[in-house]
Amino acid sequence: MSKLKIAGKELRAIGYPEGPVISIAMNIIQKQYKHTAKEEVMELLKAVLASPANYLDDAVLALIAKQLMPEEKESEGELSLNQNGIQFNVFGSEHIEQSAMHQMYTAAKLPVAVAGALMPDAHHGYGLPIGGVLATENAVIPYGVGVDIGCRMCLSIYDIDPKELVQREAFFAREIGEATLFGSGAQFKQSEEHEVMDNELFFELPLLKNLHGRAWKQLGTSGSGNHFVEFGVVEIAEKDEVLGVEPGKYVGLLSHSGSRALGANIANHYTKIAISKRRLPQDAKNLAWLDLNEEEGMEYWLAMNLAGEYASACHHVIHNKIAKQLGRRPMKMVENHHNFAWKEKWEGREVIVHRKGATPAGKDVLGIIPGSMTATGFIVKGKGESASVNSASHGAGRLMSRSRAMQSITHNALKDELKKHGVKLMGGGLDEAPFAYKDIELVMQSQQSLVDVVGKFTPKIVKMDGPSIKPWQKSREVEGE
Ligand SMILES: Nc1nc2c(ncn2[C@@H]2O[C@H](COP(=O)(O)O)[C@@H](O)[C@H]2O)c(=O)[nH]1
Ligand SMILES: [Mn+2]
Ligand SMILES: [Mn+2]
Repeated sequence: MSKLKIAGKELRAIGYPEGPVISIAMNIIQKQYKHTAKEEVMELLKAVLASPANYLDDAVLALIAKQLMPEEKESEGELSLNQNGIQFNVFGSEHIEQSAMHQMYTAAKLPVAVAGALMPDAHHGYGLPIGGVLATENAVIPYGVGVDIGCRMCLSIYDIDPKELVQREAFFAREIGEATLFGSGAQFKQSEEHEVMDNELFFELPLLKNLHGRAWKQLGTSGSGNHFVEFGVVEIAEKDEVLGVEPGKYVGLLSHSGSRALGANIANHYTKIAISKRRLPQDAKNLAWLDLNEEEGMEYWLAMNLAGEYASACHHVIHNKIAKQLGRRPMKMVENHHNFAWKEKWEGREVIVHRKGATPAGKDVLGIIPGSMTATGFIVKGKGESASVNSASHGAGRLMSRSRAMQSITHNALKDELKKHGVKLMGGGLDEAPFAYKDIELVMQSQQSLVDVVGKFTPKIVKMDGPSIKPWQKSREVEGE
């Protein structure tokens, strides 16, 4: 039991702190509160609340906050949130951190909110949590889509015996190595060809005009964080009519990436506009929306859709290069965005469904839910469950922050895990180790009512960027990867 004294009162934090962020926060508060500006302490507490390594009990944090923070007064012209908010369904609440839950409660109070759901892989994000689904009426929230607009999964299934992945490992590893380029600012010297670069919108919107050159050079690159390109084993136990692949074992090529600098610039540009237009209370600031009847809302909608097409083109450039090298076409491709907004019908209403780190799971819609670099992931078919607003998780979700992973996972443990699963890893760091993710099997159990499993994918040769943070660097959370 640890004790925390604030403003002369003793608060008890039972069973923790364990996480480094909390320990540091508690130390600073305990030792320095008397000499520290209240604002600084508040910033610190907010960081603690926002951290995925947040182990402090909510009640304690609320008490601390109450001691330090005067009741927030509504500033002039500020829009107020609904007091109660819409109800939303939480799938697998036992896997979900409190701060993500808080973010969803805030989103549910937006005046434009119609329906919502929290997926079992949810964790803290900017504005809407990652794994958050929010349906709105005629409004789009740029940070409800996420910074990496159109982040998606793309799987090519080849009629190749997966034994070849072992027998010709060096060949397959070389193919991935030559067809991909990782790194946050990565760009090709020689731009790839794709019709998306001729889209007229690039030349009509000043923002996009300025982004066209860089976007072209980044076409077909993968970026950083947990974006990956990997070969693995696809296993189909029973033929599914929608997937249409005969039972058997095949070679699969799975990629995960988004819209690179193009999407990030669009997201940040329109978020700033949304924030300036809707003056929301501080905790809801990043949920500022654009009205789809307003010029900026329409512009964002078009730009977001272009970023989605661009993200898809990035995957296709990679998959086409590899198909060429393999000298054959895939039997089947399955792909889906998991950071995007769609115009859909929900319970008879026309709504805008934001899925930020969530897989579309309308009736018979195919999608990919990966596990980790060693865990088997899933090809799924949506059940069209209205309680989840036709959505499912987009992965296992992070179990710990990158900084905590760097501090608590060892290189030897990662090496042993890769060996145990027969996985060859090119790049990657401890912050991306399988132990940093939740157990995908448990996550899948929490969403049996949302999707049917129609196939499995087990990674064997994995390529990703180098470590996102070095052990001696400060933490860097990568939003909406
Ligand atoms: N097959 C692999 N899956 C992985 C790997 N690293 C992470 N993951 C899973 O992907 C999702 C993607 O989450 P996002 O929020 O960044 O889009 C994540 O939750 C993991 O389950 C990997 O190397 N290979
Ligand atoms: Mn991404
Ligand atoms: Mn992603």
